[in-house]
Amino acid sequence: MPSLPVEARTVPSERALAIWRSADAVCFDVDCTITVNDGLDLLAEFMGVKDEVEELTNKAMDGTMSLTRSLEERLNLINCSPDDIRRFIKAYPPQSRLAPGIKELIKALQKRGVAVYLISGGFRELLLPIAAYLGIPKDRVFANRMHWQWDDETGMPTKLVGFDISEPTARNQGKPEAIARIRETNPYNTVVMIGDGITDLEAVQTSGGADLFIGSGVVVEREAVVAEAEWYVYDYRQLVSALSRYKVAMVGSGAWACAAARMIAQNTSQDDPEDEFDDNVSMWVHQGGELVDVINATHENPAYFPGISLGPNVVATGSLAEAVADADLLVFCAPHQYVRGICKQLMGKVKPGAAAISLTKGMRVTPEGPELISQIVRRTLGIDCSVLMGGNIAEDVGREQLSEAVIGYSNLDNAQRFKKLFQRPYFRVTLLPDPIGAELCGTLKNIVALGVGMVDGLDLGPNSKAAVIRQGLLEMRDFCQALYPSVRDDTFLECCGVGDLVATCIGGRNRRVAEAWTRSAVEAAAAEGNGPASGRSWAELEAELLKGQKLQGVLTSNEVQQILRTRGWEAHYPLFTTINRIINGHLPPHLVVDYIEGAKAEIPDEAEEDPVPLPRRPAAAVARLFGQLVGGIAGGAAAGAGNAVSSSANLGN
Ligand SMILES: NC(=O)C1=CN([C@@H]2O[C@H](COP(=O)(O)OP(=O)(O)OC[C@H]3O[C@@H](n4cnc5c(N)ncnc54)[C@H](O)[C@@H]3O)[C@@H](O)[C@H]2O)C=CC1
Ligand SMILES: O=C(CO)COP(=O)(O)O
Repeated sequence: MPSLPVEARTVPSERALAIWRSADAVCFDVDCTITVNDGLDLLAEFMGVKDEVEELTNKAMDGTMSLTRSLEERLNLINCSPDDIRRFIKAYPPQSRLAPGIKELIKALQKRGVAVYLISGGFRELLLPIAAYLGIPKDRVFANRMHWQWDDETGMPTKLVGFDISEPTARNQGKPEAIARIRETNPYNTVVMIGDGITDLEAVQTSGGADLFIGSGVVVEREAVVAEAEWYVYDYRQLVSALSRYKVAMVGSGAWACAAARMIAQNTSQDDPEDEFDDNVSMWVHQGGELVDVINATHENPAYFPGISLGPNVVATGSLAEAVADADLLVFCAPHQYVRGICKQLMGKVKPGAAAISLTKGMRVTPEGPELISQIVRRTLGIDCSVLMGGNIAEDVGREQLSEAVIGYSNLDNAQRFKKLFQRPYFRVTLLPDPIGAELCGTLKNIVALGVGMVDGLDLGPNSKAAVIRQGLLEMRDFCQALYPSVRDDTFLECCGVGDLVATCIGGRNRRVAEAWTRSAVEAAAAEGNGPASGRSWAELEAELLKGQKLQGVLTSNEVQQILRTRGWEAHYPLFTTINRIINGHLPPHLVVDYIEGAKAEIPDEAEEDPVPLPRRPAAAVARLFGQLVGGIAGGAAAGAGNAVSSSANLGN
């Protein structure tokens, strides 16, 4: 390799970085893990023969004497007893001479599952306490062994008489040989050697040795090593921070996507050597163009999440492929109707081994049956997909008000990593091994929230609201368990169940738009008597009230109703069925609290066969029915409330 200035070598080449990040095993020369020489020099000083031994050490280091001969001569001079070694270890305990940052580096490597070895031309007898202190098992220590003269009477070792020359570390080229032995018994793809001497550098100069040598100047700088090392470091923190970190991509940029990206960005930017995540969070912005520039310049998304900073490390892009390129962790948070299209665009573009999590609430219905959003991600991209669900109104999370969420998972490792990614002091995350239950709860509660919005639009009170919520929870549970018997009862008591249901019924967009829609429908019916009611459409109100944000409940109601209809289950889900008939204009809103009647009502055939798009105003064919039913509330809220109170006798059936 051509000689480069040291400045250049302290910045790793892409090759070196890639090897370091993919290392399965890292071998350290012991000398660069401690500040005072591991072996014989210090022991020699302890035994009073420092200068003579140091001279022999240098001869071995600069290559003017063979390692074996230098070791033999040094041991002869030192001539210690086992007792001397015990006293020596007591005088120089490992913790008193660890190199700065080495413990953190080894811990970070081990945490990633990297096997750490010590390889040394020193002696096991002196090194094992250091290995133990660094958490390295004995069988990962490669070093020389002393030979002792044994006392015939006591059976105890008494005098040092030499060393075991069969150990690879007893001779030149010993380090690559030790690595070759390690590789013989372990299927490592990538092994890195870190050291400060010429004998360490040999690890990459011989076939079967290491794939990368990193020179260490943390304790001592040797010119010959500096000149030859592909990467040279003076601070182990550089190696910790260069360790591969999980890159995160946010697929979506609406209100919840922004609040979630903000939390993630707070976690990824922590200045902590154990931080597993790359600081930057890439965020895909569907609109692209100017909004991307504004987000990157101001760190705010004025269109969907105004007034709250996302953090400088959220990096927006209009290119979906660019957003996910290199991402190890994909967070899906787009309105549910778009996720399949997004996944189709992503096919073949996602990093192998990436893991996903879906924050989206909704489902897709095909002739074959329902498909959850996480299932779409898994099927189209071939990657694991957890879900994060809970009562999480985006703006409240953005204001850092206490919120709870569960991660529903099938792969525990991925779920734990995602928990680290999301967990904040104000955002409490727990793991739940019921991913389907969690995701379906998040999806179905949007229908119930429409019902609660209707109750508000009718100016009914908390009792009626509670009754709708209770019946809604019951139908949520029955529907989940009818489709997926593995869904647990307990899931409905979690924050993804009753928690999300309550939050959305109090403060969600579905509730809000449903209230406005109901008021408009009631007013229209009052004004038009028995003629066709012409309240405002869902699409109109969605656009006006949500300003680009998307309503999920109306689509979900239609999707769920398709399942109920095709399976003949409508009578078992009277609230879901009534809400669906109301939003499609087939029944008047006040029947939301008289859902038993609503589910029994005769609906014209054309309405029953309706497909699932966003509903429009009531068709003329059903307007008569609407007019008759609505007659009771044409007088206004008081009449509506009266009607509801008498109807509430049916609740709970
Ligand atoms: N907002 C909230 O408080 C919460 C929302 N959720 C769920 O998160 C999911 C995403 O919601 P938000 O982030 O709030 O989004 P949003 O409703 O605030 O914004 C709509 C998003 O859809 C994008 N979009 C519009 N047309 C598109 C298209 N053709 N293809 C792809 N994207 C398009 C817009 O750019 C925008 O980012 C939904 O399923 C929602 O139920 C879950 C918890 C809380
Ligand atoms: O899912 C939500 C809160 O957890 C938000 O619901 P909305 O879409 O009704 O606002």
